[in-house]
Amino acid sequence: PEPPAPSPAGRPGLRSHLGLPRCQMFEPVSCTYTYLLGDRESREAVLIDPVLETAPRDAQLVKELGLRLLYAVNTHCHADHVTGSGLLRSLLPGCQSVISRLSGAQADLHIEDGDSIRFGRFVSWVLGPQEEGDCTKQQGCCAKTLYHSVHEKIFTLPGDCLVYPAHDYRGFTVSTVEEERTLNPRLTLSCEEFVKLMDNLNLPKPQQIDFAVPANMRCGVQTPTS
Ligand SMILES: N[C@@H](CCC(=O)N[C@@H](CCS)C(=O)NCC(=O)O)C(=O)O
Ligand SMILES: [Fe+2]
Repeated sequence: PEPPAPSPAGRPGLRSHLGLPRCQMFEPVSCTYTYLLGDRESREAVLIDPVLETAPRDAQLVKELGLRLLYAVNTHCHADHVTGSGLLRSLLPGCQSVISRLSGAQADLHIEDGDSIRFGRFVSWVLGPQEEGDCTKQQGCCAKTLYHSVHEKIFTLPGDCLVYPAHDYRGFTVSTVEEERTLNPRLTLSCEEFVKLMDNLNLPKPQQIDFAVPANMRCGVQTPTS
């Protein structure tokens, strides 16, 4: 039988996306965006970068849309918020936590460069030579690797491919590969200039880093099975 149609009540943004249920959600303290992607036919879904405080909201949305969450994926071992992936495993049985093996963090599933995550008819995830996703110097990310990874993996995608941020502190919600390739003030630099700039950002320490990183090494709130 056909699974129940998602309830559109109060969610006009989702009603227009029933072909592929997808949703960009926001956590205002860390300015983190969490993304829900789902397959309308199989009802299988993935959640990218859930935050602990908003995990109950995300779980509720998954249920309302009649989706089955297969994976709660962390793009990296975040320093600025505690992940919601551990809590989501409890709230939505069958959901597995996922992170890059190179992060060293615990998870149900570790992924590496070239691995795919499948949900319904869709396949997602591109990883660089090291951990990619949303990554900064504050977590030991190598700027040179980041530069080459973005140029060789992201910038070889079609120009009109949409690019969604992991964070945005100025209110932007989406751009395109072409826009980033031609207008991003850092990514239009040479590799040498980019590395120099990133090595001299001197960002203040993220407020949650001292408890967020140790917690995120364990999926946020609980120890997963593997
Ligand atoms: N005030 C926030 C700052 C968190 C922070 O450092 N964010 C990074 C990205 C984290 S994945 C960032 O802002 N990078 C900016 C850049 O120019 O690269 C806090 O205390 O959490
Ligand atoms: Fe972050």
